[in-house]
Amino acid sequence: MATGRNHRPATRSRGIPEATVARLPLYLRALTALSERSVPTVSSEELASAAGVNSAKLRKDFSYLGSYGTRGVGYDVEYLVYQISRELGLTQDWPVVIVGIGNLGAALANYGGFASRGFRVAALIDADPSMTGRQVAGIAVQHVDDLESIIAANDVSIGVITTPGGAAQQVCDRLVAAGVSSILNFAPTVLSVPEGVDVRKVDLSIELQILAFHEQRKAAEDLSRSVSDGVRVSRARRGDQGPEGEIPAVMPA
Ligand SMILES: NC(=O)c1ccc[n+]([C@@H]2O[C@H](COP(=O)([O-])OP(=O)(O)OC[C@H]3O[C@@H](n4cnc5c(N)ncnc54)[C@H](O)[C@@H]3O)[C@@H](O)[C@H]2O)c1
Repeated sequence: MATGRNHRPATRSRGIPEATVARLPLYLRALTALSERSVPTVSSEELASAAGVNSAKLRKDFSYLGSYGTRGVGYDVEYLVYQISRELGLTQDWPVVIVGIGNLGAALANYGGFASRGFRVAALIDADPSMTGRQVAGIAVQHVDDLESIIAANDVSIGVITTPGGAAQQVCDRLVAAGVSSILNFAPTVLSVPEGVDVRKVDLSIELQILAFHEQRKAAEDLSRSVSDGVRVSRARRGDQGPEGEIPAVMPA
């Protein structure tokens, strides 16, 4: 099986928009669930709803893959799984290194979902000498002093950083100098990298903040609705003729 940094996904060369690339994993997840249930075909509407995407957008996205479906039948599930996997570069093996094997790094190393999606945890690296040689997820942790030779030996092109924030930039610099060209950063640090290196930052607290924003908006809407209902009920009891559905201004609590 092909491995390593010389094998980039096809998406770049064909100029598929980044927004489409970002939705491909959503389609793939929905399609994989259909495939597991042995569903042979799916309509764009069904798939769009399963992936949480608008169906016109889905059809446009699939047109970049050269996949148009069959009128009245829909899309062939297995073929789409193959097409999207190929587009994302998942039909080949991607060796991944995780640097910083504390709570998060160990949890990621133990996550079985990477392997089934084409990502093989090739090495685990930590700066703590007491960690060296310790087995995590069946892999012996290696010392950060050997980072460069570990990257070379495993032909790694994707690095995951789960060190404390203060160490992340230095780890990133070493990974890049050793030939890693894609980084998934969990540390609370904005990394600077040279051109040609891709960084994706994962920050669960930002996701929670976005959910908090939506929760707050829903609570304000509920409050506004219940006040409006209350006004209508009391008007009806008094026999008032106020305009139907009028909603009084509500100040947030
Ligand atoms: N993005 C998120 O949503 C999210 C969620 C949780 C934690 N985090 C971040 O992930 C990181 C790890 O969190 P944790 O709870 O696993 O911390 P942890 O302290 O349990 O683990 C950090 C590990 O990194 C190692 N380390 C330190 N410096 C290093 C270096 N220079 N090279 C290699 N290894 C080094 C330490 O020895 C330790 O084993 C932190 O930066 C934390 O803020 C992010």
